[in-house]
Amino acid sequence: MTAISAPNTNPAQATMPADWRDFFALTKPKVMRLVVFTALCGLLAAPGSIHPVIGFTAILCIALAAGGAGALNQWWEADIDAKMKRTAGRPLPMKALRRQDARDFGLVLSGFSVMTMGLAVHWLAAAVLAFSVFFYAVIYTMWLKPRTPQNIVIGGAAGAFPPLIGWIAVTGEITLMPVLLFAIIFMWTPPHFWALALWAKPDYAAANIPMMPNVAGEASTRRQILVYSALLLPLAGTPWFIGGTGAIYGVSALALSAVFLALSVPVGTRRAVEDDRMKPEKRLFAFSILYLFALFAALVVDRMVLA
Ligand code: HEM
Ligand SMILES: CC(C)=CCC/C(C)=C/CC/C(C)=C/COP(=O)(O)OP(=O)(O)O
Repeated sequence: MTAISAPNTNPAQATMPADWRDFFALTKPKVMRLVVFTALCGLLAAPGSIHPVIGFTAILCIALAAGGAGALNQWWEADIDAKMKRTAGRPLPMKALRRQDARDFGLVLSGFSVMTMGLAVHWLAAAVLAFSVFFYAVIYTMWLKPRTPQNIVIGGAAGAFPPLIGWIAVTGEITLMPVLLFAIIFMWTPPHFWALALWAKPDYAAANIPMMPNVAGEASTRRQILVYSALLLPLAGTPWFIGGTGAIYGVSALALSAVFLALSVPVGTRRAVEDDRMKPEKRLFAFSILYLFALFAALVVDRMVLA
């Protein structure tokens, strides 16, 4: 195993004055919308109540920590991002800001949000928040991503923590229901990402990142997408099966997961063709995002109706 080496930090990198938009882009705002939404749903679906100001603070802390983790990810991966078409326009490859400023921004955001979560909301929520930043920035970004095609299977856990943290902010404890919410996102992540990785294969090859399609090949990745999507269906229904939710969630979860599985079948069973525009893969990726938004929304609606 190779040691984790510090990235090159050349102080003369930034060629233009940075503005707030560059810092904002470091937080990966588009991806983080869904992260924050799942956290909010975890908070709203938890039993018990939380003062609205404390609840708002908890969600703000999760958003800031997730943004901080995104900045640390981009600080570490500036060289890699420069090699991939999809990421070459980010602020660091564009030299819109200095690399060490991205690192400091990420550290300050993460540190501030964890401390605020602990002081204002709950120390268990703060501890899990700190762990999720560490998991994404260190375990996933620095350690697993450059080393193993299982990187996102294990590293995907980082993105599964937010609803658990939202839940803990209300209840102060970890019980089966929030662990199930964690497990659902954990199982969802491989089909979400590998659908994209299938068409972004040349990018990852250029950056020398061992994503599943590049290492195990397309056929194996496609089969694995199908397996995770098939496992997701009963898992997503489990909160209902064990009586943790009502039928609004249960029926929505099963219907959404059936569509997810149906969209995975053409991806899982097809062979790549010449001049392939990867339509089924793009459709599955797009639906994966809608799926998680709708699933977590159903959880909250279900809880509001039952309450
Ligand atoms: C290790 C786990 C994950 C990996 C490797 C991954 C990877 C990606 C990548 C590469 C994109 C393309 C976006 C871009 O170009 O910046 C993307 C998009 C997206 N991801 Fe993920 N993702 C993961 C987990 C998650 C999680 C946990 C969530 C939310 C709960 C999420 C939500 C989204 C959303 C909302 C988009 C669409 C962003 C847009 O509108 O452009 N992802 N993901
Ligand atoms: C509270 C907290 C810390 C939440 C973190 C949420 C989290 C880990 C989300 C993961 C989503 C994400 C941006 C994956 C991108 O993978 P990548 O970095 O490999 O993608 P890239 O190639 O676009 O940089």
